[in-house]
Amino acid sequence: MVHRGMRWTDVIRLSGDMRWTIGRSSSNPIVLRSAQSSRQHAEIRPAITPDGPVWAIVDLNSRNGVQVNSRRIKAPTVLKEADQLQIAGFELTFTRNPATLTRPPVRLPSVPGAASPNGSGAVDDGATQDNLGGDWQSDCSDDDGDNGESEVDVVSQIMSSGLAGRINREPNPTRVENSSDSDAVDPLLAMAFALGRAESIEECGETLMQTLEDLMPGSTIGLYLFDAEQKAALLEGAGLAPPRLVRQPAGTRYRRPPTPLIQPILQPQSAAILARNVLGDRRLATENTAGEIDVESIILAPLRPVVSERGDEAPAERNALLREKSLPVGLVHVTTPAGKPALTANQLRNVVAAGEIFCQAIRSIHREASLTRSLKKSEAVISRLRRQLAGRIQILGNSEPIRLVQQQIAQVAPTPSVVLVRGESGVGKELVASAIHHAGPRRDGPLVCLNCAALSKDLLESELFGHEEGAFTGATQQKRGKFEVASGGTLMLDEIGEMSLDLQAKLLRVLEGHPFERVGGQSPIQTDVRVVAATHRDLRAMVEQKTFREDLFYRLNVVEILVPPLRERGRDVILLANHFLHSFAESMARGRLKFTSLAEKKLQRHRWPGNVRELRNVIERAVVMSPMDAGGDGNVIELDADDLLITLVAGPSKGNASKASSGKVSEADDSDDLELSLAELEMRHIRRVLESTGGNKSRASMILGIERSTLDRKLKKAQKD
Ligand SMILES: Nc1ncnc2c1ncn2[C@@H]1O[C@H](COP(=O)(O)OP(=O)(O)OP(=O)(O)O)[C@@H](O)[C@H]1O
Repeated sequence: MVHRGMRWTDVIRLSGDMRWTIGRSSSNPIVLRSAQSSRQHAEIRPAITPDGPVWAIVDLNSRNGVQVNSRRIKAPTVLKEADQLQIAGFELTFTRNPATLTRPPVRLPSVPGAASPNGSGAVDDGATQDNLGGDWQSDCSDDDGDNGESEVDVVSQIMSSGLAGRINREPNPTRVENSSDSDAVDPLLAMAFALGRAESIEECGETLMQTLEDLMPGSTIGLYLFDAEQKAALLEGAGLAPPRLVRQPAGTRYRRPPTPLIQPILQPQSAAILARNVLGDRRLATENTAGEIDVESIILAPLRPVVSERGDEAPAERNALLREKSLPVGLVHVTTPAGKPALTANQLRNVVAAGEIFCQAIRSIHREASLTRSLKKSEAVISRLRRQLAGRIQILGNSEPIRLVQQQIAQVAPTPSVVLVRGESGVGKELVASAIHHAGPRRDGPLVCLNCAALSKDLLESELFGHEEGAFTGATQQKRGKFEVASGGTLMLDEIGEMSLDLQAKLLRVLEGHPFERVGGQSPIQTDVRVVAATHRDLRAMVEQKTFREDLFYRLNVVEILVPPLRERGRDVILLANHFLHSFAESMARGRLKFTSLAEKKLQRHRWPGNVRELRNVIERAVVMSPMDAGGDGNVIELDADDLLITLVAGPSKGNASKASSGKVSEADDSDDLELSLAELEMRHIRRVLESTGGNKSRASMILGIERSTLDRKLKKAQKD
């Protein structure tokens, strides 16, 4: 094996009585393209010793000498298994063992005082060489001479790593190549382009085979691709399954490589090999039906994707990468029949390069397939969640006014009309908009909500219509507006009554089907959006006061849905309260909870200025404060009126505006608590919190938001009183 650096190696099979001269001249069977090499530098020749036939190396009076295991030889020297030769800057290894052929070359550390490659300072103490003039030391007698094929095999091997990028840039140091090889880059380029377009592994395989045929006309070619099962079987010593694809020119028949050659090539980091002069060698080729080995040369190349490590992978990820790197995903096997020209080292490099390009292509296809699979899974999950969501988005309630809302939703949802949803704060206007979206034909498109009250005029304009980069200070990049984002779906404009008159004009144009421009932009953008607007304001009154555009009002008010306040929904309060109770109890794992009749009475009597939002908060707080172990024994825990902390009313509402503005506690209606002083009410709450923490005062003081010392003080005071 002739190594050049760690990259690739040419190994030449020695056989017969021939003398294998090594040198710069291309008339040598082993050519070393180096100025350090003499024209005829050295010779490997067969010899007979008392222990049997051997191979020996002779320095042919070269200028720079020959070293065996880093010692310069002065006489013919018998070669032993794994001897390392240094000739003219090249490293050569002598081996009889085909299993070593696929291993990367191992460099010997240089021996102090050994000759340098250019021969200067050559030293030979003559102590370690077996040489033909001295006693025979037949170190090679234990080698595989049992089948009578003890000649050294000469094979080329290439480390398959990133070679594609360097293809045809490295000169071939050991052989004068066939001139037709110089065109090889064209089939490789053509293959790279074709693989870029390929959509299946089969297509990639056919492309690779076509390229290999072009690169090595007249050869038989087998392509093997291993799935996980085949890989495992192979590593356990099973034979090769039939090749995935085969090319056999007329008059030839493809035969699988022999098992001894397969095992080493399946090992981690194995290199591709080229064996020439194979005729009659059962270790390198499989016999034909007549029992003969009629093969001139072979190439066996593992297919292994080049995995570039980023260096920042987690250890597990790195190990997976290394495993992936070490196991071949397949094999390319090429043979030339006896009597035909042998395969060349350049062809070997081209096979390896083609294999690498092929591996990258199939990896992309695998990745794409796995991405498509996970995309499909995600889409299925999304549509399941959408269906679940649509099922959950139900406007709960059996009261007359809410039934009317449900009916209106069912009527408008399938249409493209603009809808105006009106109602007090927290009645469920956004829920209504969401129900319209999910019950309509746009349900698979986006639902985008924008609160017009939350933003300044300029920001709202840019949120609605987007902006171009540099449109204003801070517009560091282009941004799509909600009208673009919601395309194909629904845009809910909450608190539309708070929009400035300028923007109202711009909005009207879009609602009338005109295109719009992003802020600072010129290009018109057309969008396909259904608009649902919502407000707690009386837009009609605003129109009269000239604070809302009349034309926009009529454009928005195509269909109006008025969501009633909770206080007008009768028993719906209890229905909703129970709905929230069960869903919070479930999400907080609080077991089975129910309201006492007193609690229900309290819920029903309250005016609910904050509407459903307020009700939801009251129930959520009651569930949070309910005992942690509720339901552990399967018993139903009852929530009493005391557990429902209905607190300060913030903001006016029609029904209880007077109470709200006077800042009174909203449960002023709740006669149960009317007799209690604030101190008593506080102590009741403290006791309940303490109960819920199992008497843990530190946790109770945290929940209550007071210092532990304050809690102690209050408890002491209560005891005294
Ligand atoms: N009928 C209902 N069934 C179930 N939940 C409801 C119902 N109505 C309202 N809710 C709940 O009440 C809360 C407030 O609802 P939503 O945000 O839709 O009200 P809104 O009228 O849009 O409020 P705002 O005026 O503040 O925008 C939400 O948590 C919503 O899920």
